[in-house]
Amino acid sequence: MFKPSSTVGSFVWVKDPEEAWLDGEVIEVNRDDIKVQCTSGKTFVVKVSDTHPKDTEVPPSGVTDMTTLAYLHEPGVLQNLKSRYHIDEIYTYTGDILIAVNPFKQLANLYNDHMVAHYKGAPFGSLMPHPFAVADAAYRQMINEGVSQSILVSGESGAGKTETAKTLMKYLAKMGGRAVKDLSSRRSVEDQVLESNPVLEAFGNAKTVRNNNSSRFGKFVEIQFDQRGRISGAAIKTYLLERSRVCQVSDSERNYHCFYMLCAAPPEDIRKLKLEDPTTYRYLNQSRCIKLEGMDDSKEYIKTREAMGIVGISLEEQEAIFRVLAAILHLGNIEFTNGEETDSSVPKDNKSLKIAAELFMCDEQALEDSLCKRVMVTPEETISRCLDPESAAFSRDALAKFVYARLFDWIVNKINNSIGQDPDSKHMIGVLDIYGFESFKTNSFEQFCINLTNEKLQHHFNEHVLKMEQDEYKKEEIEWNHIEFPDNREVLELIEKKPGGIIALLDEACMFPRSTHETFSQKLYETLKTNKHFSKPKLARTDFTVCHYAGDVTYQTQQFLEKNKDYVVAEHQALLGASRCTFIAGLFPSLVEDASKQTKFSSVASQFKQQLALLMERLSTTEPRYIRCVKPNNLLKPSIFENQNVLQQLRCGGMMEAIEICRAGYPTRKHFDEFLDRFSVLASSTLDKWFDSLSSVQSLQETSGGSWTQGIPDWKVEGSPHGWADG
Ligand SMILES: Nc1ncnc2c1ncn2[C@@H]1O[C@H](COP(=O)(O)OP(=O)(O)OP(=O)(O)O)[C@@H](O)[C@H]1O
Repeated sequence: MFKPSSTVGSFVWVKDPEEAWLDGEVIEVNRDDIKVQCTSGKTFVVKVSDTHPKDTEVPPSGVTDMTTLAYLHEPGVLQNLKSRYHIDEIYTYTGDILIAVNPFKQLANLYNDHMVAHYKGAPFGSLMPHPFAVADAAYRQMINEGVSQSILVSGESGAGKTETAKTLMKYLAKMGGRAVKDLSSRRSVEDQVLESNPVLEAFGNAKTVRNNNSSRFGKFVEIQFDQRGRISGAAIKTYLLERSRVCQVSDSERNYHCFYMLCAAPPEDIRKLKLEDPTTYRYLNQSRCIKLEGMDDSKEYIKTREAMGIVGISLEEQEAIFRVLAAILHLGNIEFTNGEETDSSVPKDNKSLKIAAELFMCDEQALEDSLCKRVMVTPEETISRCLDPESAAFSRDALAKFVYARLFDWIVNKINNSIGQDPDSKHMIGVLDIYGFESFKTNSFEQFCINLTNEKLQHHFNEHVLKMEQDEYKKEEIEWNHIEFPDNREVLELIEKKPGGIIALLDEACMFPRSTHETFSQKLYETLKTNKHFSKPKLARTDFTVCHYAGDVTYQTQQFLEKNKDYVVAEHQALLGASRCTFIAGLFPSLVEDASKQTKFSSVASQFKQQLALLMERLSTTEPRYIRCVKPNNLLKPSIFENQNVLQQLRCGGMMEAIEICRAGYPTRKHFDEFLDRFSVLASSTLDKWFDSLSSVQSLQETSGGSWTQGIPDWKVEGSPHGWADG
């Protein structure tokens, strides 16, 4: 077929190692090789097959829906997003999918009440792309067709998921809120839904190198509606809180915001909780970052307390929560030294121990014992075993993480209980704000779980996009052949299969007392050596690589076993379960398991897998909508758009797959008028007598015998004049 990219004077995109793609003009053709003079000044000699044609008709400000681009390919998509980003048009559609590029600056009037009113009831696609439009479409479809909805917001850390999710919730709260608030009653459900955000952010967000306000957990908020479309309840489900951050903070990052807020609390609270400067606490001072630019911790403390009140956390409960946080900080300052017996330990000084015990409202000696000793129950006797200082420190950190995780779960439960579920609600809109695909220099258990989530969501996404395409063809009565689409089922099997998948092998290893990460890795290599999505990196002894849909990720297994064991140390449980503070004791209801068991193994990965299965099941009962957030640069600054970086995210977000699916079908969609504008020249003499555009197009197709496809790369007529497919 004739390709314009192989003629002198045509415009093309060529690959560039720095900029990803550069545009230019073909200045020489030599069989398959062409010489391209790029706009940037560079000259390339490349194979025709390595280029993409450039659509010279795209306006400089880009198009609002990328499926209207004449060429739906990587450089076209990238260029379109970039030109829009530079004029502060941060939202773009690809069909029903909204792509949101983080502006890293406040854009005036983009989310105000006027905009809410503007988008209310407007047909999807009739206004500029916006999360309000997505929320509105979901709300309308729920009301009109009685179908529950979900909006899945994804993207890498700092891409803007949480901000987008909040924008969606704000819109839904406006749509489903009551016109006049009943001021005499407790706070409205919609207020509580919105105010749950700052509370969860205080306890579940932290500054990381990628984002100053990074959510360290995944979240699915189900907003329930009554028959009249009013919000009648909500349920928040959280996923995989990063517990290790409580005790371990990398340099330039911070612990959870709530700890710094607490240290900036009013003096009477500080005195009561015996707090000092945040730099005195080991859990905070391991990183040199204490202050966060643009965040006033003392103001945030007050705001968080207010928000806690709105979501139904009583003053006494708030006091208890902050007391637990203070206790964790003091606990972290307990250091250990060798005790009198060999391999035993004692606290170096008793000050922190004493305050921690006081705040936990438990016995000081019992706290010390729970950190420095372990009780072994055998059929014959009960033996108390001492821990060396290193193990005692490990035990201290385990206690801190355990308490924090329970506290976080308590807060989520409390919010759920006080907002309340509506048992009569027939429909809901779920907003999913969950961590995107991660691939770092070193990847541990957390990345493994996060990437499993993304594989699952990707599977869901592919199936949905495919279905959407096919529905569109049905609606338009277009003949179509089976579309081959990317399928990641095999990778999911590699991870989840029972027995023999990575999680099953990990659980097996965790149950053998003598397993190490080395034996676990060996087992993986032996069992999975023939799996084409699994490999052992050449020089590594214990790493493994999974070929994910978004690229290969090599995982370091060193801490996999430890992190997968979700055991509760019986001594910690007993200690806090006996606290004189009913709030604390309530966080640790007594274990029902066999008391003779020291610890009960439960696998984090398997629990997470189950949670994900439930989430997917829930999503499958809804009509999904997707928002892909993109982080344009790693400096977290406005006006910088890094091509390679953005492309990588589009790949990870499955956008390239979505585009591939579109390309496999009929990627180029033109209205009859647009089509005639472009091609009527091919048969102008025969067209005059036709009046309507459909007939004109049909005539054009018949008289030209498809010759109009020349001049358009890879296009062909597929039965009906409505669609054209990429060959
Ligand atoms: N629409 C927006 N307008 C202005 N600033 C934004 C917008 N979206 C995101 N930002 C900025 O980017 C920061 C990071 O966004 P956000 O916290 O939503 O990212 P995230 O994808 O949820 O990250 P993580 O996965 O780490 O939680 C925000 O704190 C805010 O400064």
